[in-house]
Amino acid sequence: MEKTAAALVVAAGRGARLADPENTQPKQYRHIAGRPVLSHTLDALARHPRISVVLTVIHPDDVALYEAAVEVSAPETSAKLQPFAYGGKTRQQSVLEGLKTLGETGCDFVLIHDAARPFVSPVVVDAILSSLDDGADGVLAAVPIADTLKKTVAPDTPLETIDRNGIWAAQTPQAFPLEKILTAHLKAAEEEKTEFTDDTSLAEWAGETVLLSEGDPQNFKITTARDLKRADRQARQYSMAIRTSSIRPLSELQDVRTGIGYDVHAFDKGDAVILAGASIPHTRKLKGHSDADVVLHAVTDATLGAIGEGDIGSHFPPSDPQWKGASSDIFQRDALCRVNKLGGRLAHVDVTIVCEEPKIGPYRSEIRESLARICDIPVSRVSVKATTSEKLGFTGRREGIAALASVTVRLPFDENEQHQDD
Ligand SMILES: Nc1ccn([C@@H]2O[C@H](COP(=O)(O)OP(=O)(O)OP(=O)(O)O)[C@@H](O)[C@H]2O)c(=O)n1
Ligand SMILES: C[C@](O)(CO)[C@H](O)COP(=O)(O)O
Repeated sequence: MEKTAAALVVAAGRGARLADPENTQPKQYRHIAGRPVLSHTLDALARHPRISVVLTVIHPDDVALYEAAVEVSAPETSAKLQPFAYGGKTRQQSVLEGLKTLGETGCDFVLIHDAARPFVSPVVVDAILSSLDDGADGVLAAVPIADTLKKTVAPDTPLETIDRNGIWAAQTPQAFPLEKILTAHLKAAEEEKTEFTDDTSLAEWAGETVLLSEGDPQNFKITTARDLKRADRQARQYSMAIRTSSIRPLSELQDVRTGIGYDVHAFDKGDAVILAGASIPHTRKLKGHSDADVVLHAVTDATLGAIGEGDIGSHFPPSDPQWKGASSDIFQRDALCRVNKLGGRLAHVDVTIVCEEPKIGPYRSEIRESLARICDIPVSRVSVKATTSEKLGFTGRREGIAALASVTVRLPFDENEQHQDD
């Protein structure tokens, strides 16, 4: 019989190395591609078919942040998620708390994973599980070191070059038979061995043989502010693949809904306007609290309208300083997550841009492709049209740009839904 596997996600750290005076949230709750790092990590693990249980260990101060992250995770993640456990002062203590809780689930294997590594792939998990299936006591995802290694005791003392042959950088997941690693952790706690920064070093100390498994350079840990920026870029590129692997085919989604959206922004001094994430050169820019992307704002309102979840202002109030200068694809990706959470998909977007200037024709393809990328749908399901208002009104007077959007969403048919005429 196939052995069962649980994922233990450690998320109780404070992220001191990512000190950001403007945002003091721990790194696992900072947003990448419009949602918390932790929600990406949980989805990445939960979508693996062999992982049937996911437990997160959190800091007592982070309950609200944790709940918000779970809220925007995929529906299948919630189905596998256990009630959270509280972590400890060190990573080692947090893992032990999680293992104790998981001990009660009776799972055969546990994959211990950093919340701060949101890009763990199914390929990495497959390889680890196959090694455990073959009887390994412990398996470590790791990548070879690409750079020449140097050692020095202080910056002004002579350098020593270290032979990098056989040297690997440890990642997570680090996976074990659950009972074995729980016993090893309890033994370390009992003997007050508290210095382990990862679980395979603890397992080695306990006398277990740990095997290497090919990790993935993309599965990096967010440690510094620079890592967070890199993760944001990477998550935006990944979002299509991640969603596609966990969503239902459009043909199965029979409940078709439509939403409309409308937005206006005035011109200001500048040299480009942002339309659906594309920067269009112009003699002026659009004025707004965020990047004033009038097209994305209309599309986001239409998406929210289709699922009856308010409007852009109710989720991202202009009074909130964190959205100042924000790139508006964040808003649309958040609306898409809400559609995904209902088990649905966005099926079509139609936009009309109303302005005398800039001329949209030369940039129509660029705007359409950018909108398709942000909405995670093929370009053939996106339409971008433009018109003038015949020199009438504020658009006619070249005071700004208006955009109208219509979005079609397909949802699973809910047979239990009550209709008034039923
Ligand atoms: N007491 C702790 C410390 C760390 N972690 C988790 O362990 C993972 C890897 O640790 P690290 O990158 O060192 O995270 P932090 O301790 O948060 O970061 P820093 O060392 O910069 O404070 C993170 O997902 C972190 O949340 C934890 O659950 N409990
Ligand atoms: C577990 C880990 O992510 C493996 O690389 C790492 O050891 C966490 O601790 P660190 O202090 O950030 O190295």
